[in-house]
Formats: sequence, structure tokens, C-alpha cells
Amino acid sequence: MKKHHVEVLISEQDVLAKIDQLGAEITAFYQQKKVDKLIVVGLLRGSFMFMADLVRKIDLPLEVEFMTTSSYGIGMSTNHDVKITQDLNGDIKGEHVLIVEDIIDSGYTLEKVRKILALRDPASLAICTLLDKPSRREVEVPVEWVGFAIPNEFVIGYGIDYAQRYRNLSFIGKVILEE
Ligand SMILES: O=P(O)(O)OC[C@H]1O[C@H](OP(=O)(O)OP(=O)(O)O)[C@H](O)[C@@H]1O
Ligand SMILES: Nc1nc2[nH]cnc2c(=O)[nH]1
Ligand SMILES: [Mg+2]
Repeated sequence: MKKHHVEVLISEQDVLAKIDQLGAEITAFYQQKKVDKLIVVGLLRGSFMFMADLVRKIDLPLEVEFMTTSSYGIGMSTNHDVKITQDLNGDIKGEHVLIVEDIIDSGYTLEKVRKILALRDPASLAICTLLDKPSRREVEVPVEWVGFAIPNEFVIGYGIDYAQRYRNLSFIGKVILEE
């Protein structure tokens, strides 16, 4: 870990207000489609906190699943080699699936997960990400719900790490490198 400090980018209050809004939009969308059950898939580890708060704001019958992906290791850049280190437990054929992610940056993680899950024939597949860094995109991925579009800063907190630290912060911060 390089010498650095952390500044607040999005406050806890703003994060929680956005999640209220996302939960209401997601609920209305699937109610309108008369979906009777949703499978919400969180991508570990980054999405664990967002997932926990978001599902409490989705007022639909749902099941929770997790998949573990990894591409950033201990540094600040992706190696583009996204690994699925733990798969879903259940079958999603014929199910309505919502993928929940903390951040989309290059797009490689969500592109891979979206492709893999689409091959399993779900009834529908959608993505909700809390953060989006559009200026960093290297591969295009359709994303149905975005919480905040953010500038090209290395962010941490609210589940997101720098070398595995800071996941426990309640706000989204940015890492400022020193020297
Ligand atoms: O759009 P991309 O460039 O693929 O980057 C986004 C992904 O990178 C981070 O995960 P990471 O692989 O670091 O693992 P983690 O979720 O365990 O922190 C983040 O949580 C996203 O999953
Ligand atoms: N911690 C962290 N992981 C990321 N993965 C992709 N973008 C980011 C980022 O800004 N911060
Ligand atoms: Mg991740």
C-alpha cells in the first residue's frame, strides 16, 4: 500500500438516500412486469454492504445469492483476468436475476458475469451498480440501474477496498496518494 490519505467523496447520508431511490425504482420495475420472485446476486466481496442495504429497500419476494469475483488483487489496477472464485449455489434457469455490484470501472467484471449468467437461460437479467466510472470503460456492458456516476478517482469504503482495507467505512471515500 502506497502512502496515502482518504477524503470523503459521497457521504453516508447521500449513499443511503440513493439506495432508497434505487430500491423503489427496482420494486416498481419488477412489479410492473408482474415478476413473482427475484433472485438478487451480489458480487463479493465489494458489494456486501450495498447488497445488505439494497435488498431491505426492495419490496418484492426475493432470494439472495452470492458469487465471488476477483480481478484487482492488492493494487490499484485490474489485470483484466476476472476470476470467478465462487459460483452461485442455485440454478437460475427461468428466474428473474438482478446482479448487484459496488462499482463498474473497466467493465471486465460485469461483462464476464453477465455473459456467464446469460448462458444459464434466466427469464431476465439486469444489473444494479452503486458506482460507475464511465470514463474508464474498456468493454461495454448494459447496466440498468446506476447509483452515482463518479470521476476517475480510486474509491474506497462502503464495501470497497484498497489492499483489503477500508471496506468497513460507512461512506465512499477517495484515496489520495502522497509524494
Ligand atoms: O469494472 P472492473 O474494472 O472489472 O472493476 C470493478 C470490480 O473491481 C472490484 O472488485 P475486485 O476484483 O477488486 O474484488 P472485490 O470485490 O473482492 O474487492 C469491484 O468490486 C468490482 O467488482
Ligand atoms: N477499491 C477500488 N476498486 C476498484 N475496482 C475498480 N475500480 C475501483 C476503485 O476505484 N476502487
Ligand atoms: Mg468486486
